[in-house]
Amino acid sequence: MTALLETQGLGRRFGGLQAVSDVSFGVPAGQVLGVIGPNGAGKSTFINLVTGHIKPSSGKVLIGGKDMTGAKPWAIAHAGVARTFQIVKPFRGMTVRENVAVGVLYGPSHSGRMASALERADQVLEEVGIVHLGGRAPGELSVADARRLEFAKALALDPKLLLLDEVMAGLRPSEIEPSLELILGLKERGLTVIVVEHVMKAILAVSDQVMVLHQGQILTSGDPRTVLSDPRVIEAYLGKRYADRREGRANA
Ligand SMILES: Nc1ncnc2c1ncn2[C@@H]1O[C@H](COP(=O)(O)OP(=O)(O)OP(=O)(O)O)[C@@H](O)[C@H]1O
Repeated sequence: MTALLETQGLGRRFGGLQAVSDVSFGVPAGQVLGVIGPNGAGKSTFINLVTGHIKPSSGKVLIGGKDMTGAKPWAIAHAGVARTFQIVKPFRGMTVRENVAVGVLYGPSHSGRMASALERADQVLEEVGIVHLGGRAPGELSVADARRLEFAKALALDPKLLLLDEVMAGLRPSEIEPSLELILGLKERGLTVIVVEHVMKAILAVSDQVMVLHQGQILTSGDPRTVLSDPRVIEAYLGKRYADRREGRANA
């Protein structure tokens, strides 16, 4: 099966720092990939490389088998890739509904008519559960609802591949559950999703496979339960002493 997204030897240097190094990975269409790793591991840089927000220093990005290495963000969006940002960035002078409609207008298959864009915006807002807030200003939204708006803006582009950069950060457990259901619903209707997240419960609940980045490189990847119980992964997150103690207990 052709991967919807494939990276080959992808790398990015910032001066003397190798933020992402030699990442070769494929995500089959319709799968959810969880990307985890400690702070500074290179997760956001990986997303930025895939979406064209930064250019790679080495390697390739293929989308649907097509080489999109170094393409501009709008060209990658037109190839069917949408993303959320860690720091939410709504257009402040517009309502929630208008914010999403702008995304619809930028989508590859839209007619360009505002009335139908607003109609589609309402459908997307309904899907993420905040259609009742469509007339509000983005600044009035709670943290959880602002993240839903960010989600909606990405979905408005009608993507094949959706990259979610820590959409659950700072949410309460009761607010996380609807986000998980939303991601699983998107998967059900065939979307391919990459979820960058520190919330392990969320990673376990939605991922078909997990890739662990550490110091810019793939530490390991595979089935979520196996990966999350790998002593190297625990060590990368919590330090060697903790991993050794845990290993000792498991072998006792
Ligand atoms: N534009 C930049 N210029 C210089 N260094 C950068 C830049 N962007 C990221 N870095 C560095 O690259 C490394 C990887 O950062 P990145 O933000 O990709 O990590 P991350 O895994 O997303 O971390 P977090 O979980 O904290 O969001 C870090 O050391 C970071 O300081």
